[in-house]
Amino acid sequence: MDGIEINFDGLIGPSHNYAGLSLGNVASARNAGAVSRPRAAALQGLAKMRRLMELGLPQGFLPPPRRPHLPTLHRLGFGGTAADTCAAAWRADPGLFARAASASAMWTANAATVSPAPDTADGRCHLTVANLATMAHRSLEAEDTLRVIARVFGMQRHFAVHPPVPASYGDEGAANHMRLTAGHGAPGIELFVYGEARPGGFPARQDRRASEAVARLHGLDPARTLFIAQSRAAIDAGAFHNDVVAVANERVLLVHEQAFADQPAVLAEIARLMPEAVILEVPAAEVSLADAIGSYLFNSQIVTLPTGAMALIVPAETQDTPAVRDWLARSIGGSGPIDRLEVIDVRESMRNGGGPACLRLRVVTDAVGLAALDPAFVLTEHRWSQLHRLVETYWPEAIDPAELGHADVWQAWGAAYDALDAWIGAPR
Ligand SMILES: NCCC[C@H](NC(=O)CCC(=O)O)C(=O)O
Repeated sequence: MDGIEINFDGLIGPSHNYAGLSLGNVASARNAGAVSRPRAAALQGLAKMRRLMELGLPQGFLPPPRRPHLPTLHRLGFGGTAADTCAAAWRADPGLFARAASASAMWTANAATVSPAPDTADGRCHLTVANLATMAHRSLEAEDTLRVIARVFGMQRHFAVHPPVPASYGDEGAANHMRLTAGHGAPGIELFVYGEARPGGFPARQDRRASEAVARLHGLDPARTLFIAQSRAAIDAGAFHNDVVAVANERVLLVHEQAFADQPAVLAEIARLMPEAVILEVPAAEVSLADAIGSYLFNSQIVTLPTGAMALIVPAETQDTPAVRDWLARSIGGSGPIDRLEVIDVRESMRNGGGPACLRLRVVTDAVGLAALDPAFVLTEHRWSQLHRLVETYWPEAIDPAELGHADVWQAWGAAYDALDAWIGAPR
């Protein structure tokens, strides 16, 4: 199969704010209460999408679901009109309202886990929507995500879409999943990374049983599937997802030395299953876990360019951290497997703990599968410009989380969703 990767970035929603909702996510906690800039945030995300398009890569987007999530507020006993519901929820419990208002669906690496066709028993690309059950604000995403994923990947000859696994087993999607392969279109090995929390430590969000269920649902070959425990040191340092300490593309694995519980055994097993794998292990002596997590070095995108060269798309924060900047200067280009560096600015998302890799869901398909995607969610230059204009027109400039529940704040979001829906066409 002629494998082609397309990234679906989450369009950052108009309700983007800093409510400090994610325990174990140090950036989210540090910026709690700060004033956010939704318009700038969404434009930063669009600029990243544009950069990948300029590099010659296909690019899609997933729209922000409507917030606040009224069905949740209704289930919690707030009723009446939308205005009554929001006013009552905000009055009763601002923290609860903030959970219903979060724009966290922007981080589409947590939308689903994807197994490309060459790895699955029935030869289709399988997607399982993540339940995101561990964090209250993120658990609200699954319903809308399932709907939009089912629409984008509706062609069942090429794609199989699975609903989330039961919420008793936390699943955070592709952020805890990696694939190594000789080339996108060749069979690969799939690596599922799960967490086991330390009593009193930060929560582990990916349950091993959820990962095992996803592998079963996708029809993966057990001999080519690894289940890997995340190291507790990484979780406790703030690596709430594996994609904060490791990233893979084709035959390349970039990983921090302290990512996994039994790292030597994992790396040996990878080398056994895939001798051509190139493992770039970053020693803690060169980049500490704290620097890795502070800069989001590993929350980068590694992409294969049309020329076959690889680029590493890193957040600007990597350039502010001397140990990380120096490691990049030494390691990218030259004789290494990654040929060039692209530094991008997604600072608004970063302040909530979401880097370049968090903002995208990667899907490997082929030319026929690509043509089968719903074109409403695939970007061309023209559609990108239209989306850009829409964001400039409708997204609010700033949000103070202390004013989240004020009617004029969330009513402005409604106008933005309406404009976006009208542009996408048909209800989603
Ligand atoms: N993959 C990156 C996910 C970041 C996300 N942050 C948040 O939800 C922060 C939201 C807030 O605090 O308002 C999370 O922790 O799941």
